[in-house]
Amino acid sequence: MSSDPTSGAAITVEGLKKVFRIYERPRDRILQLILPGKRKFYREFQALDDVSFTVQKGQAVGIIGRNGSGKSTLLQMICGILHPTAGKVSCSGRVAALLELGAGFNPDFTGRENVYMNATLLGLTTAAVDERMDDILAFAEIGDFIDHPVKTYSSGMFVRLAFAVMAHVDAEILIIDEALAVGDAAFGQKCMRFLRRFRETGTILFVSHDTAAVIGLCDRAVWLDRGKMIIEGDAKTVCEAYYGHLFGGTVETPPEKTVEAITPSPAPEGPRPKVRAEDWVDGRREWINHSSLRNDIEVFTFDPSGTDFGAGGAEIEDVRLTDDDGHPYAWIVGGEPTRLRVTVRVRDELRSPIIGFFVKDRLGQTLFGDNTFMNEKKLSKPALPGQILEANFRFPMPILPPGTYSIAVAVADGTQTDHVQHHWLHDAVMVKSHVSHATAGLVGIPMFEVRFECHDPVASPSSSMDKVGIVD
Ligand SMILES: Nc1ncnc2c1ncn2[C@@H]1O[C@H](COP(=O)(O)OP(=O)(O)OP(=O)(O)O)[C@@H](O)[C@H]1O
Repeated sequence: MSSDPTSGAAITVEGLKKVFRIYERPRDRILQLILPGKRKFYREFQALDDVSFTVQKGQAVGIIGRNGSGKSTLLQMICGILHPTAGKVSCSGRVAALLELGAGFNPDFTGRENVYMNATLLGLTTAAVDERMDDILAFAEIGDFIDHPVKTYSSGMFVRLAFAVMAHVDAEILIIDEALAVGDAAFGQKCMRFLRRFRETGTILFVSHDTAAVIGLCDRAVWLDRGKMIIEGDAKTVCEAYYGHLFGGTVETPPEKTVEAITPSPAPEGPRPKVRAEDWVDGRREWINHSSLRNDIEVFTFDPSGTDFGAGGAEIEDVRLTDDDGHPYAWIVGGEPTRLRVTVRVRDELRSPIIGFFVKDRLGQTLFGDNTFMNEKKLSKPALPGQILEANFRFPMPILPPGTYSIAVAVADGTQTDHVQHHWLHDAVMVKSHVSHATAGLVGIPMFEVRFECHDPVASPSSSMDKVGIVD
């Protein structure tokens, strides 16, 4: 009976150790060669110390740790680029790796020649590369540069081409070192979409400093610190422990909360207080916006040429972020009321059109989004060919941690749960947050009020309360 190819270990790392020899002066290296055994002309540095873990087939595992913790050394040994001082590594399956910019590329060859060289090294025949070349070029999106020597490439172009090759060689195991961070946001999202699809069947080992990226992509994670494995386990638990450690706290793994263990709080009695959207402002807005922490968000114009799909019964013609008077924003300050206007041209009759949007971070994680389904359910108006649909969403822009974000927009026909997508446009509008007081978390939300008080335990609360700082 043959064994199931999707079960068993894809990567096994056992007792892995790497000791580098560090020579203070170049001549010490020569002295060591000519006078072996006399004395040591080097000092030893242990970059990896007794690391063991297994990646099962079909798993995505993240490797996290501070700079110099041994992540790259580990990946290089898994890929056979470095030899371990002790221990064993074994991989079962075809491996493609993105470890270092430009690695495996000949700088004097053109991009196209490098595609042939790399893809054939990874096991494709020349005929198979010929067949896939158009897809590789479409993925890389580097245009005519494909026929220029790669020594003229920017680092972003290198990543695009290297990733495109890796995505088309039928690898079973992908090993990726941070390289995604070098590309721009739209390409980073394309890579993440590819990785999410790939992980449905393949195995991924992904090194990153970015715990959000690891939690978003990986099932499990390994935390390395000064060459030692601190813990290995469920990605969220390991990343939270690592994060806690980075900020100096002691780390305890909380018991898992089950839904049954959560007691719902009773619904408040009486009518709810009315809050106008205009009141939803951060109580500290004035001084934050007059400080260097103002959340300045640059807005780029609509780009209809991004990756898209759909049945074609409607086409997204325009997407813009505007103020309340409809003037397009070039910059938004986080927390400000914002309108997102989506214009769609109807090509075939749509019985119940819905227009929606998603705001995503550079890793393609959806931060928030909404759609017109609730309105359309009430109106339930069909749209006829040639008509123009316009959806307007008005919301306070959240406070975005620095980084690049994209807005994906879609038009569909049907209900929220059962519909045909007619046009889905990734990266329709890009925005870039330059500065923010929200640096942790996916988004910051306006704090209507922040109170910080000091109570004296002996005196009565009203007389002893020392208001250290209040924002109303
Ligand atoms: N060839 C080498 N010779 C000597 N020391 C090395 C060598 N390669 C790496 N090191 C050292 O080994 C340690 C681990 O390096 P490694 O690059 O694996 O860390 P890392 O976790 O990938 O770091 P980063 O996140 O900064 O990329 C570092 O202290 C590094 O200086």
